[in-house]
Amino acid sequence: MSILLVEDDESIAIVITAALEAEGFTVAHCDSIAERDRLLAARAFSALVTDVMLADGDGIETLGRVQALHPDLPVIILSAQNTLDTAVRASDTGAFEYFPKPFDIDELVRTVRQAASSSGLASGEDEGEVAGQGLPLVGRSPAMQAVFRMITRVLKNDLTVLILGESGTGKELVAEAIHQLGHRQAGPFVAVNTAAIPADLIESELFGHEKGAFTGAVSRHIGKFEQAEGGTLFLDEIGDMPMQAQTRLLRALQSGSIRRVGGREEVSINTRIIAATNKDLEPMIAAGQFREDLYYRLNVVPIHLPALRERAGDIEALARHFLVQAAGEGLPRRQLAPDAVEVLRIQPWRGNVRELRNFIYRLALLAREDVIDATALEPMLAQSVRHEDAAQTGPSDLESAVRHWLTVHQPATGAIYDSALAAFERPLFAEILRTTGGNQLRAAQMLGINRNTLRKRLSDLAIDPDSFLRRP
Ligand SMILES: Nc1ncnc2c1ncn2[C@@H]1O[C@H](COP(=O)(O)OP(=O)(O)OP(=O)(O)O)[C@@H](O)[C@H]1O
Repeated sequence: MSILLVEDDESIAIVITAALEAEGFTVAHCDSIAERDRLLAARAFSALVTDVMLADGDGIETLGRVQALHPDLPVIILSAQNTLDTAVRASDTGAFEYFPKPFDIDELVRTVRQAASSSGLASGEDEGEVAGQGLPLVGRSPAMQAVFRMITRVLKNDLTVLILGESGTGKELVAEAIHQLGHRQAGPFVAVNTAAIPADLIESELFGHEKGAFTGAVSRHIGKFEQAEGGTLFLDEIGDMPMQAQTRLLRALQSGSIRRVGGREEVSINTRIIAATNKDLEPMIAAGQFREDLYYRLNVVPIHLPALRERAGDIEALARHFLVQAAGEGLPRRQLAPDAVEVLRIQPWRGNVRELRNFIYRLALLAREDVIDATALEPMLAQSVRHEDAAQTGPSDLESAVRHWLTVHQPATGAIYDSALAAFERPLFAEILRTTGGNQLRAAQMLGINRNTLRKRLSDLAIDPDSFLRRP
């Protein structure tokens, strides 16, 4: 079988040619679009493998005429411009497969084999407009490339997607991208944070209610399912959904219809469902907190968003993106010096992209120079990031608590340190003991201190661990 390879990077072309020839393919190689068209006109190929950025044009943009002349020719696109936009443009052409560079050569060879033996399989899709231009999903790391590839696979269907990842990794943004680039883009995108709604209201929020369904239901209410008619319903923090609502959600997904709370009528639904969670659902299933059957319903296409620390290669692009975004929102226009980028890259970013974004905005606001270098950045990191484990609490809460405590208690000079630590220890120990249900061994382990030390401190501070015992 004969493959046409269009690639202007000589070394990549050599590697691919060698790998394909080793598998028994014949390879014709050229490095321009003009030469590609000439070769395609001259003879038949089983598959086309093409780069995007070529000296005389764009390998994707010009695919239309190739496909018009050779509708059955499978096309495999290689690209170094690893943006979601390129992935979407590639998938819009109906290309057999899209490989962001760097790629796994064995995987490419496998794909070429599949493509060549199934010529015609992937052709015939619309040529597609250039979608997704300007969609702000930044990231070129291999991990994000895998995410982009999954996104392109669900744009033209309604498969249920479950987005998994820590808080702040961009789950909602991915859901929006799927909606905006997908075939339901003309419909509404309705997002519901199931963790933020009180348990007794969640069913009415999702499914709506009829007038008089319960005290306070003074008029009919249309729920999120019906609001998302024709579009996408994004169920965020699905792991926090109460059991009863899970049962109702499962029923809706199975039957394709809902019933408003207090209503009799079945209303059929036409909504794509995308769910997300930062929880690990499997242990929750084992513990009986999440319905296994619902999990399988939702987890048709899982998309895993890696934590930012697992894709440090994306930090620079994200930071620059947020600086531009901040400037667009009226903040001073700043730039990052290379040494500042290095400092950002090695931070733990436990709050993921959200934490990075918040930090960059603060930086844009507070920096004294337009070009921010490591020396200017480090004190700001020390001030904010280090204490921002719980981004919600924020560093200033703790600082103002300390200030308040000092003002109110006025500890004796020479004893400030000890009294302040004791004051902090008391609520800390109480909180941990509450978590462990009064179990001192667990508490000592969690705190990372010796059990006897804990016992002594509890006694010094007159804290009774038994008062935290969990009673049945
Ligand atoms: N790849 C990305 N490119 C650009 N911005 C991003 C990216 N990922 C996340 N962000 C931004 O980071 C912030 C947090 O993202 P998002 O709200 O989507 O996270 P999440 O995973 O849904 O968080 P949570 O679990 O807390 O709901 C948003 O401002 C979002 O725009």
